[in-house]
Amino acid sequence: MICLPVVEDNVEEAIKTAKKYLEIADIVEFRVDMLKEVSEEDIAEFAKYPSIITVRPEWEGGYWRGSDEERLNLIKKAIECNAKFVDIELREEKNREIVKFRDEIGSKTKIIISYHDFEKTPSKEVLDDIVKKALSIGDIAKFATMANNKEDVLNILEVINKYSGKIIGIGMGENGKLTRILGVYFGSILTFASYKGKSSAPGQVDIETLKEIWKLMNLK
Ligand SMILES: O=C1C[C@@](O)(C(=O)O)C[C@@H](O)[C@@H]1O
Repeated sequence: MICLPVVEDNVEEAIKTAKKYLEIADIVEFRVDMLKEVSEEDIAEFAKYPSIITVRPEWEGGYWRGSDEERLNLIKKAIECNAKFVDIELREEKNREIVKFRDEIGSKTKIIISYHDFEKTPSKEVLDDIVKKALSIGDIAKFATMANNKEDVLNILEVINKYSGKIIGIGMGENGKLTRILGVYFGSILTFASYKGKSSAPGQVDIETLKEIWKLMNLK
């Protein structure tokens, strides 16, 4: 699956972009933290599309400037509206509460527990512990770490392979591109791509280029 992140700063453009992206991608990610303004009604609209709803806090590399309470309420609204996925950080102390809320209301939303490191990729052992902990809380473990060398790439692909089908694993940066191309082959549920230079993280491969490579390698 290929996910295109929607990085617009207003809801009207975000929905327009999502519709355009869904003509070429399997799913979109609404980066709600990048919107100047957002309401629960907007979240209800986003949830109608095959999407990941993400409200990334500044302490995890995002742009959310509202309160924690508001942030978690928006995520809960997405869950109430049966969004396909929501993304909550492993470092979010209330992540278990959010999963409990989903279970209590019987929502169909799948919960991604995510971990980011914009400087480095931890050792394979540490990555494995992160994934294990994330899977003990939510439905899908996601990590996006800066890949600085070949060993990082190999470790990322090995951890993806070990947790195939329950993981989204990403190496960020130029060195990480191989993980964005091969990750799905090793069992990552999806990969994030860019669209005509629009991206939400370093190293995202343009979606048309990615599709060409996958076609060449019979990966899709
Ligand atoms: O966590 C991730 C992965 C990502 O950081 C990437 O490296 O493609 C892009 C983010 O938008 C998304 O929420």
